[in-house]
Amino acid sequence: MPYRQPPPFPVPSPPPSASPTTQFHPSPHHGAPPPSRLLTPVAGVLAGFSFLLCLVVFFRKLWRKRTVPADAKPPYRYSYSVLRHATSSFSAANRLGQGGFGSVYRGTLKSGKEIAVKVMDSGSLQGEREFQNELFFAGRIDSNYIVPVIGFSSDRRRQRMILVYELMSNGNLQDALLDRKCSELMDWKKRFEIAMDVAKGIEYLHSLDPPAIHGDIKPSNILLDRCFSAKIGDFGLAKSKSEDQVVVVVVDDAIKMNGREEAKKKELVSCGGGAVDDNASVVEDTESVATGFEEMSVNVEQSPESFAVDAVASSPGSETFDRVSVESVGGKRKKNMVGKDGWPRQDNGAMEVGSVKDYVREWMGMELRKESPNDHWIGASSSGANLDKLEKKKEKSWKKEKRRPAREWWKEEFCEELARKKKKKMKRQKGRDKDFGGENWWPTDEDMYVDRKKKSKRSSRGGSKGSVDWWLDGLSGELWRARRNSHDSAGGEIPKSGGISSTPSMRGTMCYVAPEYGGGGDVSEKCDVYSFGVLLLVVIAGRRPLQVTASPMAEFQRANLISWARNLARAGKLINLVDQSIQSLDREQALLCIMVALICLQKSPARRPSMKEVVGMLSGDSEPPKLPFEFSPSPPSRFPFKSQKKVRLLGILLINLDHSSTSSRGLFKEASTINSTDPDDPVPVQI
Ligand SMILES: Nc1ncnc2c1ncn2[C@@H]1O[C@H](COP(=O)(O)OP(=O)(O)OP(=O)(O)O)[C@@H](O)[C@H]1O
Repeated sequence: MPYRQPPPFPVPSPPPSASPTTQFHPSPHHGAPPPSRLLTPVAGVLAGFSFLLCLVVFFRKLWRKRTVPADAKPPYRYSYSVLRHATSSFSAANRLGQGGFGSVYRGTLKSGKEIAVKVMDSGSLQGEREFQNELFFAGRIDSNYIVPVIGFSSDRRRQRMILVYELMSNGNLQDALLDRKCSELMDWKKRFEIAMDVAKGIEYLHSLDPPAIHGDIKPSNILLDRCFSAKIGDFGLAKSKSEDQVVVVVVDDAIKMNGREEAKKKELVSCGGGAVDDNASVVEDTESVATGFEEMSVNVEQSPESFAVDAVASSPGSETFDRVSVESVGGKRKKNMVGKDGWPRQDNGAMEVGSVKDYVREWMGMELRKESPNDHWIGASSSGANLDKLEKKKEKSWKKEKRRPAREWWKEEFCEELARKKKKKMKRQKGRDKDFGGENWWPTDEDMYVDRKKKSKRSSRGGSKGSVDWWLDGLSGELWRARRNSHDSAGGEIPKSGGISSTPSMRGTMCYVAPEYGGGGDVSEKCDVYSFGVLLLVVIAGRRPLQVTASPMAEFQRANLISWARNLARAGKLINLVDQSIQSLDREQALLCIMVALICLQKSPARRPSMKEVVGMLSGDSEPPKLPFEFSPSPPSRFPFKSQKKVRLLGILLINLDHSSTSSRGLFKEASTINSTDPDDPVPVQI
């Protein structure tokens, strides 16, 4: 039987894909990928993400650089938190001072730069205006004689408006010279340098195109740096000469925060083509968004008033543009807030308006009460009841006086003058003591008149005004008293002794404001010239323009610095005006300064020199000033016959009173020409 070989055992062929390793050494991680396989994609993703991030940062920087104008300069925008941090949360210990519309704090930025931070009062129209004004002028001004505004912060929703200045470590001139009496300022050379610095600063402002008018030149607005060099600050009331429109402009952060839709609802403003550009600036130090430092350059070439409503002209499509919104461009809503002269009107009752005369009288009374609590030099003899009566009577007559129109005022003054002589005689006969009213004593017109008459024997040119006006020379205009007083007190009270010079007002500060400006006249560079004249006298005399020192009635002759200087000029004793505590005095230079001041203080703006001329005279580059004829020591008598003067005055009064078309202002002018003690007034025609 044949052997049949069994068929071969079928060997399963290995699957083509299976490797021997897999086949015989199965992996312990069976079913999961090995770590090396995981790392690769994660690394890839990370690398991609980093690359993208780098790209974003790179393009962001590149884009920023491209949009930054090469000549970008302050003011920069700061975030609120940066400023809060810099000032230790606006702590009282860091408070440098209080202005009419906000407090100023000392601060230090992360970079170590020292700053002064002014936090404007919220909700005040005038505060808003001042804020905007400061920023506008900061964009135009670049001078060593002006306090640099380096930045700002604003948040409209929270009504926050903050200005950042370079810190002037020696504070303001008023404080340093009159209160702290810094020894550095007792040197004549330093005082003269300060006067020159201020003059040059104003000259610079007037040389701009269009000229800038500061409008509030006074010692508290002159700040002193580390070396006591003077710089002009506070442009809240400044104006560009060409301004003819008034709008209220506020930097509006809300637009950015609330997105495009809301932004479109707002009116946008172009600022000289550049707009207020959030991102278009170079930061002085590289604090980034993360540090809270935002950058901004306000490229403002036009005044806020002349900002045309140029909707969407400032690239509204750009995400990063911040804007300036106009709240009222001739709109009805706020029309009534803007005066004819371009200044906003009373703001929520924050301002009081009244005549300078009333205000000064009020202040004088306070001063006198302070100086003479026991009336030791007044010779009071009245009983308490009498005093009350007298006081009430005075109050009544004052209220009446305020209501009276100007023409009635003059008529009554004239009649009073005639009556006074009679009374004087009667008083002498009775041999009565003057009744000044004890604790509530007040110098009546009559008392002042009698006193003046006595003096007029000594000085034949004492003037003929029959009231307290005789020493109110140089103080004129309407006074706007703010709710708060910058240095002296809160609540619109009368300032501390001598503090009358610091009354914030919407038209400058009393004693410093030019007569035509305070009275609602045209604003011009000559207003600054006048204010500089007062400041110059203050710097030389080392005292306030209106100041009563502890001495009797005769001291009133010197109470008004301006009229005292005029009288000294007539008497040929100008040097008496110079502060006794000045060391190393240059007499010639001091006399030159006083003469320059006097010609700046002429009532007629046209007769005042320009600031360029003032700088020329002070520096000795041009001819020294010639005082007006009226200041010569022995001018001819104005009125040969007193009675004729009165006849003429009466004639003019009657003519004017009958002439219905004559305005009270015109009448005032004409009457004052006849009845004036002011050397700047035109010399009346003699009859
Ligand atoms: N850059 C600054 N450096 C140092 N101190 C400053 C600076 N700016 C202002 N001050 C201080 O703060 C005070 C208040 O300043 P602000 O400009 O608000 O008011 P003002 O000019 O004194 O008063 P007003 O509002 O009546 O004009 C100044 O008097 C000054 O002492």
